[in-house]
Order: sequence, then C-alpha cells, then structure tokens
Amino acid sequence: MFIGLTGGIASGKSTVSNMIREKNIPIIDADEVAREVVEPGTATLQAISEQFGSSVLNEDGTLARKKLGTIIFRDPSQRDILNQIVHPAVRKRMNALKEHYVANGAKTIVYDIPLLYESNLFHLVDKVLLVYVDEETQLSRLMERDQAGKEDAKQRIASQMPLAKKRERADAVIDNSGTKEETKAQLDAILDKWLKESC
Ligand SMILES: CC(C)(COP(=O)(O)OP(=O)(O)OC[C@H]1O[C@@H](n2cnc3c(N)ncnc32)[C@H](O)[C@@H]1O)[C@@H](O)C(=O)NCCC(=O)NCCS
Ligand SMILES: Nc1ncnc2c1ncn2[C@@H]1O[C@H](COP(=O)(O)OP(=O)(O)OP(=O)(O)O)[C@@H](O)[C@H]1O
Repeated sequence: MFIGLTGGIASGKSTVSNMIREKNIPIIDADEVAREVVEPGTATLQAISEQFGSSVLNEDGTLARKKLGTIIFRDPSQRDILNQIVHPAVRKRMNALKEHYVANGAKTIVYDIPLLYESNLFHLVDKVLLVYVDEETQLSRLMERDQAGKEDAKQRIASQMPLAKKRERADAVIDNSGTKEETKAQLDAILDKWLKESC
C-alpha cells in the first residue's frame, strides 16, 4: 500500500513522518530528495544557476537555499520556473527509491510530499493522509521554527494550496493543533485501520 503524507509548510509532516519511521515503514521524503538532486555537480543545480544567476550559489558551490527561497516564495512565476527545473528530477529519484523498496519486499511505503496536490502527484498513492493545523497555529509555528517575519511566513503559506482545501480531498486527517502525543494517537489509529484493510 502506498500512502501519501501531505500537509502545508510547518503543519507537522516531518513530525508525523518521524513517528512513521519509528514503525519501520520506509518513507520517501520529497524535501530530502529535492535537496539531493541539487547537490553540487548535478545538472539540476547547473540549470538553476543558469536561470537564477550565480548569486544563488554559495562560495563552496552549494545552493544558497534561503536566498533562492526569498526569490521564489514571493513570485509565482519564478516559483513555476524553479518547479519546472527541479520537479522532474525529484519524480525520477522518488520512483527509483520506490523500486528499491519494493524490490526489497516493502508492502507499505509512505511518500512524504508537501506538494502532493499542487503537483498532481496523488496518482502515486492509494490513500492520502493530511497533517492539518489551523492557519494561526501554522503561522506561529513557521515563524518560530524558521525565525521568519510575519509577512515572509504569510507569503510562504500563500504559495501553497490552503490546508482547508486539502482537507476536503484527503482520505484521513490528523489534526496537529494539539500535543504531539495527541497527534501520535491519531496516527496510530489511522494506520492500524488502513494496514488491516490492506491485508
Ligand atoms: C526554495 C528552496 C531552495 C528553499 O529551501 P529551504 O531549505 O528554505 O526549504 P525546504 O526545502 O526545507 O522546504 C520547506 C518547505 O517549503 C515548502 N516548499 C518548498 N518548495 C516549494 C515550492 N516550490 N512551492 C511551494 N512550497 C514549497 C514545502 O512545504 C517544504 O516542506 C527549496 O524549497 C526548493 O528547492 N524548492 C523547490 C523544490 C520543491 O518543490 N520542493 C518541495 C517538494 S518537491
Ligand atoms: N503538535 C505539536 N505541538 C507543538 N509543536 C509542534 C507540533 N507539531 C509540530 N510542531 C513544531 O512545529 C514546527 C513545524 O513542524 P514540522 O517541521 O514537523 O512541519 P513540516 O510540515 O514538516 O514543515 P515543512 O513542510 O516546512 O518542512 C516544528 O518546529 C515542530 O517542532
């Protein structure tokens, strides 16, 4: 069974995917893959520096992530350009990881993909699990985690489909506005049900 774990920026996906990892279920993490495919020496990083200029590279040749983030989160057309460069490489690598886990006998795989809906990737999965928080909580957790200003954080949230809209489409929803223990209890109940159904 393929499960898509999604949410919004700072809604708690990593928190939940760490809980899933503890159950020894393999996770394909799109953010991690997106970091891998822009490592120095990759064609993707080359294409990014050609498009956005060498000022988005650090002195050691790595991607200046915060700098590129500032450009793409405030400008949808720049974001689209970046997505068109990075997403094909991300999809290819995620597929290779899936093949690897399947070949090694995995029966359940979780795809942790923040942009599952925005990028129309739900065809990859049998069920979608959404990590939801209300917008106020999302904003305050994002500002605190990234030491970001209010306007900057709001822009990042606005660059994604609203969580309320994702909630309408998901197969199950974890409300992560409470404590981490409450979140874990919801996760355990949903996974128990789904994994029983798939046997
Ligand atoms: C712009 C970049 C360099 C900023 O890096 P930074 O280290 O600050 O953030 P990080 O990669 O950890 O992403 C944090 C969160 O931002 C959100 N986010 C990232 N990219 C995007 C995007 N293109 N559109 C909307 N939201 C995004 C996601 O919720 C993600 O979980 C980086 O996010 C990036 O390369 N984005 C393009 C690739 C992408 O779409 N990644 C998302 C999963 S495929
Ligand atoms: N239930 C909770 N109670 C308090 N803080 C929480 C809870 N869940 C997550 N957090 C905190 O909120 C922040 C965002 O959570 P997390 O990093 O898991 O989100 P994310 O969805 O993976 O974010 P991103 O998409 O930006 O990578 C983190 O600082 C995390 O420690």
